[in-house]
Amino acid sequence: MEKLLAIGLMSGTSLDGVDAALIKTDGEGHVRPIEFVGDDYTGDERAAIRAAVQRALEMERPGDDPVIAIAERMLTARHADAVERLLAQAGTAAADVGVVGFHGQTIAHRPDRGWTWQIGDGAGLAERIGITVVDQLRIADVAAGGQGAPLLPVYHRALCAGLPQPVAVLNLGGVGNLTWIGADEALIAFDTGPANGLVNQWVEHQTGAAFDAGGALAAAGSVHHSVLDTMLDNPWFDLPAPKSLDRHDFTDQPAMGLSLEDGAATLTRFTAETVALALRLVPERPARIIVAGGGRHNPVLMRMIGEACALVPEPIEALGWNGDATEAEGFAYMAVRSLRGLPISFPGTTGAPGPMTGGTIHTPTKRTQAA
Ligand SMILES: Nc1ncnc2c1ncn2[C@@H]1O[C@H](COP(=O)(O)OP(=O)(O)OP(=O)(O)O)[C@@H](O)[C@H]1O
Ligand SMILES: CC(=O)N[C@H]1[C@@H]2OC[C@@H](O2)[C@@H](O)[C@@H]1O[C@H](C)C(=O)O
Repeated sequence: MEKLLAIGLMSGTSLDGVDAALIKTDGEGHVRPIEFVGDDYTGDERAAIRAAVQRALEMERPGDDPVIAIAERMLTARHADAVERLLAQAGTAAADVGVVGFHGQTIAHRPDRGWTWQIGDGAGLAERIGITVVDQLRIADVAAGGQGAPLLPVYHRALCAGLPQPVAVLNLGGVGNLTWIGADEALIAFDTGPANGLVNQWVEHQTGAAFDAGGALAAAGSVHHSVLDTMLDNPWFDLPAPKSLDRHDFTDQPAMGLSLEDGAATLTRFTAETVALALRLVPERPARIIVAGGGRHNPVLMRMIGEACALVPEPIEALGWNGDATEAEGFAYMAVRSLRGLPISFPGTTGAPGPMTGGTIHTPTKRTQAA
């Protein structure tokens, strides 16, 4: 299959910013990362997204809302800026890029109600950057009865090609998800629970900082086992895959009353234990657990995962990939698969009734001319 230059754009559940990655891929076994940029949101931009999330969580189903429209305009512009910065940094012309995979911002995820909601104006983005955009990658899957998430397992499998199986890839974002790759490339994937989301919320509420940098607060605190046990005593963890979460399905409420440090330690340990619980749901214990996403920068979380799982988690850099870029690169890969009609979700990853492609293609009216 021909290889394309593709850009992937991700704005994740932790609302930290826009990640943009340029890769060359055939959407199958070939992946070559070229460039990556991460642009942080300002406090005002994050507040605008939070306001949109708040509205969306109160709505029965996706619909028009002025607060959400404001956030969507801002997000689309920030994604266009990120594409321009990425192309300038790579020294690549827009005309040479085959497609952009635009995840958008999840503001609410309700597969139980038959919908998931990612905002971002794909058609507007295509016009502004002059490149074909693929967005709404989760919608077809949910409409067919799938969870609509996680979508990146097929990309994780490409990154782990050649490794002894079974092997697992763990994404530690605002929400966590695990991909298990068994013999004959079998895929099982599901969300594990909140990853950094609750600790972020805890720390931000008490200190104003966006997260527990380096796990310093957690390292200075003690785990309160009664709080931890209460949080883990949740039937959701026993549910088999497929399953997925909205960022707000869990709260830090049980930790209220603990000191800042003890709360951070307890919530961090909670995240680690959810990974151990997830490993009970896969058919065979993986030989390695490869970690992508921002949580791998937190040494306390990584240590606690090692203790809870009795398996040392390895940052995805151990395989030669950049774990900060994995999601953005993954959506570039997804866009190429979408253009080619290849499946992006599977019965074992989202509960789709069969392997399914997905995504909406927006072709700009004025395609930038190739150089
Ligand atoms: N140096 C660090 N120390 C501790 N935690 C960190 C560090 N760097 C990043 N993180 C954590 O990683 C988070 C960002 O991770 P990431 O960008 O993978 O999330 P996301 O893509 O927004 O989420 P999702 O995968 O759920 O969509 C931060 O909010 C923070 O909690
Ligand atoms: C609905 C939604 O945006 N889900 C995200 C979120 O962030 C992590 C986890 O929850 C995962 O299910 C998914 O993202 C990754 C990139 C995925 O689809 O593979």
